[in-house]
Amino acid sequence: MSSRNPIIAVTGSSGAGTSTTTDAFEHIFRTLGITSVNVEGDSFHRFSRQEMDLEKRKAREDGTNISYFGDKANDFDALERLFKGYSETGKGRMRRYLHTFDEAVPYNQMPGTFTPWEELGEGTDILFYEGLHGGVVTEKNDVAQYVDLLIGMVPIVNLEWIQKIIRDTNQRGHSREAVTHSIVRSMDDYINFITPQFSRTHVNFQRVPTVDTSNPFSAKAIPSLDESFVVIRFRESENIDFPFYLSMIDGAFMSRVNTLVVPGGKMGLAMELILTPLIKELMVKKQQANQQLDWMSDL
Ligand SMILES: Nc1ncnc2c1ncn2[C@@H]1O[C@H](COP(=O)(O)OP(=O)(O)O)[C@@H](O)[C@H]1O
Ligand SMILES: O=C(COP(=O)(O)O)[C@H](O)[C@H](O)COP(=O)(O)O
Repeated sequence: MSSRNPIIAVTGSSGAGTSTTTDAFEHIFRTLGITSVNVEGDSFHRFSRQEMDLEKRKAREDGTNISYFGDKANDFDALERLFKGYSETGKGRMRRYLHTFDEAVPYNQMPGTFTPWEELGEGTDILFYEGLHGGVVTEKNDVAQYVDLLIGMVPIVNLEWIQKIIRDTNQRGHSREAVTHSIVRSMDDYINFITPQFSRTHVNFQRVPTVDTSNPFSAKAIPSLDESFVVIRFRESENIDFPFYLSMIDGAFMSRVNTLVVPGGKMGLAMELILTPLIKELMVKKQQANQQLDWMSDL
């Protein structure tokens, strides 16, 4: 963790809504006049889509498994190096994994490929990560240690699978069967790499539908915000102003001493009310750290 070069990470499974959440964070950054550098977790995949198809075929032949959720298909060393380097210097290297034609055409590349690595960070206030592994810890890596604010996007799994199936079929050109197989193939890595992160997060946002999602593999549409509630869990609740949130968010209630529940339609408001003061606090600490450094360099 670094006061001078803070890192915010939004972590969640594939289809959880981490990319969508970026809009909410960018709105807060604009409001606070913060310059962020945005890093997509998929850029730390080890393989292009074509190479990954080959790796999946090899895994099937030798009776093993590989998924986008685990360390076989993701370079956690590179991710930890980025977080460590940015926290120390405010600089690093990033690239993008291009999922769709819309994303790929501006780079004159095909979907499923990586853009070249590029330098990042010069003149930025915050590194903002969204992806699968913002809080990952393994025997070899500890990415979470460098994150100043770790947020979990964790819809209940039936809803998460519906969101992934609808998106991957409509926007990424995958068949419903291929996405379903991807979900099944990912289960071991989901348990070993993805879900442990949500016990480390400062805040989890868990969208829970109020409509039937019993068979996610037959769903034709994603339940809307108004067809859901959002369960918001705070890791440390001592300094959280719950009375303020309850007064500001119509329909909000407490389900536990550290858990606020809001109507799905109030998710955006709740995120802004909750995250803005946390991000402001990071910026105050950043300013204090830089003032202290300036003072010491004048000695
Ligand atoms: N709060 C939400 N309400 C409705 N749909 C959502 C919500 N969050 C995400 N989605 C939809 O779910 C799909 C996956 O979201 P996305 O942000 O791409 O997930 P991720 O980046 O975590 O894989 C997208 O089609 C997106 O529009
Ligand atoms: O599992 C994920 C994580 O990304 P996200 O969190 O955006 O779902 C994607 O499916 C892979 O990046 C491969 O992408 P593709 O299947 O398009 O090759």
